[in-house]
Amino acid sequence: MYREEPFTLASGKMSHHYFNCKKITLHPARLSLLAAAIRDELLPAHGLALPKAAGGLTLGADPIAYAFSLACHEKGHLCMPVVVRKEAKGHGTGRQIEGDLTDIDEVLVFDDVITTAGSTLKPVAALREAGKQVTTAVCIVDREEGGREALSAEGVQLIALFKKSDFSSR
Ligand SMILES: O=P(O)(O)OC[C@H]1O[C@H](OP(=O)(O)OP(=O)(O)O)[C@H](O)[C@@H]1O
Ligand SMILES: O=C(O)c1cc(=O)[nH]c(=O)[nH]1
Repeated sequence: MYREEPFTLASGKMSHHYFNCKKITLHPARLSLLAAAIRDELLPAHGLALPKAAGGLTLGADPIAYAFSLACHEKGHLCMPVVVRKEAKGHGTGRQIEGDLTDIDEVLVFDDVITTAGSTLKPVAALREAGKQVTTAVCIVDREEGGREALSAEGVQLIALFKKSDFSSR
């Protein structure tokens, strides 16, 4: 989406372009196709096996994690969905990470869009703090604004379905 009046992004950056991936992740047919593409094409193309757990920062990653978990279930593979809250709950369990990660060493991290990767690095840090390995992040759109490099600096490879330059040279 292009707008003359710039959008304010999660990082505080301003941009005339905005990729609203909720149009994919909050639409059943599109979300289902996305999950199958990650399962059948994206991960195999990078030599990656189906993970035992996958998810990321709420809200962007949540529908992807649920749909991917169900897509794995269809193939008889157990992949636990993981939700990482922006902050730990201030009541109840006080948890920041939701999902049963018993006996799971590694978590695949999702995001819908990556700009600076500041949002993606939050669940990476929380999961590592909880003793889990994170080596790979998968997103729908990489805006090519430093996110890949920021993740790489933390030892996380980024696999993107699309790049901003696939759509526009501006
Ligand atoms: O790479 P970054 O610079 O961190 O920007 C990308 C993040 O921005 C959006 O999240 P937003 O904070 O708008 O939240 P939402 O997904 O919960 O709506 C998007 O879902 C990514 O998580
Ligand atoms: O950086 C962001 O906040 C951002 C950019 C974008 O194109 N789409 C989005 O949902 N968030």
